[in-house]
Amino acid sequence: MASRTFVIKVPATSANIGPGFDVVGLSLSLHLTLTVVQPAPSNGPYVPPLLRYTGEGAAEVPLDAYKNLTTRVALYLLRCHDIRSFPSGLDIHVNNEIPFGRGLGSSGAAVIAGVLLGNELGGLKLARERLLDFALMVERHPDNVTAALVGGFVGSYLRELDVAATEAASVPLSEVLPEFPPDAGEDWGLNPPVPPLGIGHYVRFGWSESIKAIAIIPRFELSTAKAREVLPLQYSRKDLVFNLQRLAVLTTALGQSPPDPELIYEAMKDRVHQPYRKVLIPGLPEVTSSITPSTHPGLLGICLSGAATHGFEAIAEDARAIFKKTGVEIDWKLLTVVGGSVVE
Ligand SMILES: Nc1ncnc2c1ncn2[C@@H]1O[C@H](COP(=O)(O)OP(=O)(O)O)[C@@H](O)[C@H]1O
Ligand SMILES: N[C@@H](CCOP(=O)(O)O)C(=O)O
Repeated sequence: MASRTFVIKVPATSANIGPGFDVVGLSLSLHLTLTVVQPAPSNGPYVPPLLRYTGEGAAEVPLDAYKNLTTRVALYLLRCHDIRSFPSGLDIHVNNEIPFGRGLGSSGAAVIAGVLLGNELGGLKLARERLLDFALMVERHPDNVTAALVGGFVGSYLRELDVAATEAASVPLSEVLPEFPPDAGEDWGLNPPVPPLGIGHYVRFGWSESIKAIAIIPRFELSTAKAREVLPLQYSRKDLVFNLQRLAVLTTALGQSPPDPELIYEAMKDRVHQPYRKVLIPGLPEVTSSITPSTHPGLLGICLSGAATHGFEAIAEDARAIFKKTGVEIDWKLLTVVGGSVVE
């Protein structure tokens, strides 16, 4: 096999879109891009992968391929297919536009980049559905990884697995992606848990081309793990029905042209995660309640992320002013909905 270069491009995502907690996701126009040079096989000594990184997170991301999330996921895929290590002399340059820990799916993108990398390096030719199974063994809610993989406005569910498959899919993450000690040698992390077939299933909804996303990005990181810790384990029937009613309307309403601001604004309300997360994001309740389609023409809806057809700057700057009163500085970006991951 001759030396080859390939590029993996994975979009950012916004998950939930208000009421669709752990269900819906949207792929957005910021990308994690890997440029990979895989040299022709040679009989020389084994050369470990060289990982270089630019862009968001460059100062904090591990550059050891056995510690970096993307390459660890790739190695997980390879080892599930009896390939023990990365090919010799691999050169991976990562350029990342997705800020870490700001609800734009940086970890989901890193995981999808990892499954696509493993698939390419191993020549595995796995179908997209199977790649999703591997991603779901790592990132266990389907909303952001599915949108990052397939692109667009996507709804997904995790299939109810039989007992054995449930056990196989629930092994601790430390067994799926072991922390490789520096002197682990070749035997560490072999025989990893292979994902059951068909864990996640999805459908793509329509998305009206006139709708853009205003991503309001606080200048502090909030890990998904922390944002999940504050959520209750049980909900009242009233709150559950509140979200189901809105989600059912929202999935179609965002595909209609022209979009109906009154319908969408109400359909983006949520009682499952945002009310509990407001303690972690000061200013959120005021932003979601005081910026409305009547105060800000063009606005369609606002959630932890927001959507509009026009009037973007006024919406974002007013959100900035409200957050500032609570001591939170923000940046904002106008993003479009883009296609899913590509390997070229
Ligand atoms: N491109 C990347 N390469 C390696 N690790 C990454 C990458 N992107 C994200 N991560 C890891 O994921 C963490 C953020 O994940 P998370 O808390 O789920 O936030 P987000 O909402 O951005 O996905 C980062 O702190 C980092 O450890
Ligand atoms: N549904 C999840 C989505 C987390 O997405 P991320 O982009 O923050 O990783 C949740 O709300 O916890």
